[in-house]
Amino acid sequence: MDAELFPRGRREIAPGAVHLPDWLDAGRQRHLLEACRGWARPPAGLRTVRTPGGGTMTARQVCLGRHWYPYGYARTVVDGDGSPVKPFPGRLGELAREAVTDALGPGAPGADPATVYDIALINFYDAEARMGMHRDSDESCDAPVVSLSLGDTCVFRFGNTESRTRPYTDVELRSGDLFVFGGPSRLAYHGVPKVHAGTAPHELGLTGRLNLTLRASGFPPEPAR
Ligand SMILES: O=C(O)CCC(=O)C(=O)O
Ligand SMILES: [Fe+2]
Repeated sequence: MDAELFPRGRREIAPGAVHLPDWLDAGRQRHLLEACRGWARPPAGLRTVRTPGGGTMTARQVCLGRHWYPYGYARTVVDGDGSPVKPFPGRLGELAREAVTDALGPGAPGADPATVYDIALINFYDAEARMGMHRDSDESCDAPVVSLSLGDTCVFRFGNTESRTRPYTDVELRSGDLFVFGGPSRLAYHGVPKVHAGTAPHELGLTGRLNLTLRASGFPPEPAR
């Protein structure tokens, strides 16, 4: 670990938006990385997302629970290999509620078992990948979004609900960090303007950055299949 003059502590970036550094210990990061590697394999594995304007997103993505594509959700990889999306594991739902409890308190919406976290987006960034300013607005539920980072450090830009532009705050997200945004910040614009290549902890064994975004859809439950 590099020398650090100031300790990184809990920080409220905007009302309802909280950064908790080092939330996942090394063992939990390793387990999550192993699971992500499994989810990234085909079918319904890691893919390049095409945007309606004809461009492509530079971060590659795999989804669990529901398949996100610009701009909606489906049960199958409608813009890829057509396979059913992989199921959302219950333990990710528990992890999301634990995250909301730690970030916003046990009474916060999303911390209670009545909130069903059922979607994960897993983004993989190489050194050149970025994510433009956007809102997570394709859900029918206002439970907080839970974001977990693994591997390389990035600059996470957290803005306002009105526009993609200033005011915003740049936050450094490192491997193991948690970021939760809900309440008045649930629909704030955010993005990843920069990944710092080669900054992942060596012992993790990941080249690049992985982000897990856990969301509650508010959609009717999946029929059994
Ligand atoms: O990679 C990140 O930290 C952000 C990902 C994100 O905003 C998203 O998937 O909607
Ligand atoms: Fe997002």
